[in-house]
Amino acid sequence: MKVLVSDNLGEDGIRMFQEAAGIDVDVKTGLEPDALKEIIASYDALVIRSATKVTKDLLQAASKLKVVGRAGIGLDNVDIPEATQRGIVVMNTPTGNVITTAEHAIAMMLSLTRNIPTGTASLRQGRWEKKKLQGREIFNKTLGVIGFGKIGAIVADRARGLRMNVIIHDPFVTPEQIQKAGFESVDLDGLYERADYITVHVPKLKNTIGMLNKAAFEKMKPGVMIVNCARGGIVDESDLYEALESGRVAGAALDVFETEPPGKSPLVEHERVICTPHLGASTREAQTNVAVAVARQIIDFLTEGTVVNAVNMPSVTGEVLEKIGPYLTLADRMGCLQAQLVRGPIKEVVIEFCGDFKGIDLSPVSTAVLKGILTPVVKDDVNFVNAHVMAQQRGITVTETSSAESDYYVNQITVRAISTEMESVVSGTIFGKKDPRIVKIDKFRLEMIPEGHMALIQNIDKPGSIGEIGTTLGQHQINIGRMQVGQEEEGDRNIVFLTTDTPIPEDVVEKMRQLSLVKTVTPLEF
Ligand SMILES: NC(=O)c1ccc[n+]([C@@H]2O[C@H](COP(=O)([O-])OP(=O)(O)OC[C@H]3O[C@@H](n4cnc5c(N)ncnc54)[C@H](O)[C@@H]3O)[C@@H](O)[C@H]2O)c1
Ligand SMILES: O=C(O)[C@H](O)COP(=O)(O)O
Repeated sequence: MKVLVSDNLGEDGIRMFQEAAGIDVDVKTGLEPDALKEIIASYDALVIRSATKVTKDLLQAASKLKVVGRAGIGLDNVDIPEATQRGIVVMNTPTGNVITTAEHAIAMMLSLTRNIPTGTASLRQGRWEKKKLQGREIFNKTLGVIGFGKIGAIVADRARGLRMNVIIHDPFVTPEQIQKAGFESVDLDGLYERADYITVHVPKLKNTIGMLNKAAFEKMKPGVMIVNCARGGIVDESDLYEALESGRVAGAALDVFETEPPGKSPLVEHERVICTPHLGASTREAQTNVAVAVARQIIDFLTEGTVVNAVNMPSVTGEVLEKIGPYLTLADRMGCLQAQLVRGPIKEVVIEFCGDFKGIDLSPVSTAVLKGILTPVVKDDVNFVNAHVMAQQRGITVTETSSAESDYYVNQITVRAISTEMESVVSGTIFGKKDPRIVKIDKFRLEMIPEGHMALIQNIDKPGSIGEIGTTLGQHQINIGRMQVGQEEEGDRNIVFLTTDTPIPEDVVEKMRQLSLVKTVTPLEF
């Protein structure tokens, strides 16, 4: 078995590969995409961090590749659907660097508030600027933490130790859980209004890109300081620059950038900005943790077939996987749909298996539902191994039922998701041998293919209603690839599912919401 390490990996991990029986390891870092493509066909495993781009093009050339292992968390650089399509397992190491990253956020906040990098640069230039570089204490100041996951929770805890008042915003963690951890749960506007320092610890998702933008800065306390050690783009860089210039934001500490490396940018050059080159996870300890974890996972996979921390496969044999594969995809998509339909934190999930599931192990299918529900919230952190634990940590109770009867199809899976605000019911089945279909949403029957960029529209069932939707999209050059109409079992409403070639921009969604026969529009991504 041949392993290629294409990004910098801690020595302990490399040594584990070298010492593993039956495994040959090559370390070739910094390769250009074409050079990597030329050699990839001879490798069974690829070990990466964030530099190597595992694109469709690369995967097409990787004829022997069985596994991609990420020493760290983020998988933005891996085409996961393409890897899944090719049966390549994608693994990460979700916990090895969280303490280190949280410590970096605290270090950045302290360095910023006490002008440490500016002081160093000024001294090096022979200046002694005590007055200009006067800082601010953090004692008794309010820290707003956005995202109370693994890293956000550690940051909150460390800041409490520094005697800060910590307030938390995370709409997917119940206020009770935040209170149980000893913190105050607040809404986003409340956090903006009160925080002297704001640190973001959310994944980069459709709805977190540009989360800290012009509108958000305007709601913040004048003189607030911003820390981003999560992902570039969560803080809008040009809006941040303007907010620094206007004085609304007093300083910013950035470890991550919209484009990495960011090159010469006015933001990086700004005198009240301090920066590090994505060093959040770069400590000896964290790099040892993730290198050892990824090496162990890959060696076990190559030698014993054990799958740990895979984001795209459960831990089952190839034979079982062949049978349950279509149901895993269906369950994952149903969970993902529920996560996008339900308002408020989900507290309860009920999974009902109805009809004939002979020969199918249903427990990975339930796991796939939970993974689907959590993916839009925590992205690469959830996998087939930790989905149940993560759901439990978030206070989500999971119940499974099964019955031999199914009302419409040979077999059908129904997922009920109950939040603090609503209940949503989605049913699905497999058409033919492997095609997932959503066949019911609440009271609407339909046959919808859950893939790509979609929009769910509720409208009044009258002539012209579908026409006005098509016209609005056409006016904005958005092509409808597929359209499905579902009818309410009783009542005068339709639901329409559109699959579009490109995502529908927010302003077009808003225009559709204003149409006379349209009730609601929910953009969906699969
Ligand atoms: N700088 C680095 O080197 C580095 C290292 C590791 C992780 N990271 C990044 O740090 C971030 C956090 O990582 P983690 O391991 O704590 O992730 P996590 O999945 O454990 O936690 C993320 C939290 O964000 C919450 N969330 C999702 N959407 C939200 C929203 N709209 N508003 C508020 N909260 C929301 C989720 O509920 C979850 O609790 C990720 O972006 C990760 O990629 C950066
Ligand atoms: O996602 C991660 O684990 C961090 O962002 C670290 O990325 P790196 O391994 O490229 O430093």
